[in-house]
Amino acid sequence: MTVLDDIIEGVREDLAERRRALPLEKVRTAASSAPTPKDAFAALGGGRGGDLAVIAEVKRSSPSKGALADIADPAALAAAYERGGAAVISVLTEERRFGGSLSDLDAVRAAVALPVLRKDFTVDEYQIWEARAHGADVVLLIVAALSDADLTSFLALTHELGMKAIVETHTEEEVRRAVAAEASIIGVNVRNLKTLDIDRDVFAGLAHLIPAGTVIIAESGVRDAADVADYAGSGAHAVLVGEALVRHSDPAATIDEFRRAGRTAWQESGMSARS
Ligand SMILES: O=P(O)(O)OC[C@@H](O)[C@@H](O)c1c[nH]c2ccccc12
Repeated sequence: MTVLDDIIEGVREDLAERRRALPLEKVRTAASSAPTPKDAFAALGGGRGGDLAVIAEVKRSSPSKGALADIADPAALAAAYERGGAAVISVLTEERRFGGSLSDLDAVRAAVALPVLRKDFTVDEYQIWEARAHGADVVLLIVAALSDADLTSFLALTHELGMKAIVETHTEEEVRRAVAAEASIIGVNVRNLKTLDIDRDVFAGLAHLIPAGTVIIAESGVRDAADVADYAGSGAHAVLVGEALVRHSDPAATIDEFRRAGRTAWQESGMSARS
């Protein structure tokens, strides 16, 4: 059994409990009165390149590193991210391994005007309705956790609800599946969710397979501005950063620094810039 299988087992158990407490019908009603979704595709630059967007994550802990930060006030952290120039705020809602919750999502949603990503292991349509009911604008669809049929129908539901999906990949095969499903935002997670190993070179190895016009996100492993510059130089339109921001004493300044590093790298790689 891989780490991913193990996480998903817990996610399914927690989901069954929430569904018992609040049937889908009720969640759908809540979703219909949620504020209109904000366009995350546009916020991430629309796949045009030339600049770098930062997706800043509210992340309390992770299965690979344990506790990362004692985030007493997720709303204040998200507001700092917004001040620093983040394009999208990511909120982990998985509880067992990442210490997240839907209350974190609610708190962040109320605190910022930016698009908000509900970051979880989506394995059931219930979670997509739930994300919308809690005001999320984007959901995460991890290709490694989904059949092609689920990937396609989950993407369709996400779009029906006016949201966008970040379709997460880690291998060439997964990128091909994401492209075949017509994903408009594709993330390359350099962390293998089956083993939790990080390999930053995975990004450059896969980014060039993603068609122009798609928003390309480099996920995980950003330690500093040099890592951001590397990802941007290999074609990232956005970076998704958790640990480096939650551990920093000045997350807003760090985001600003990352954006500058990314912009410079894009300018320097002018030859290879996608249009
Ligand atoms: O803390 P990091 O290394 O900056 O990583 C952030 C983000 O990429 C990571 O949290 C992540 C990427 N894909 C995921 C899927 C589920 C849970 C978490 C993740």
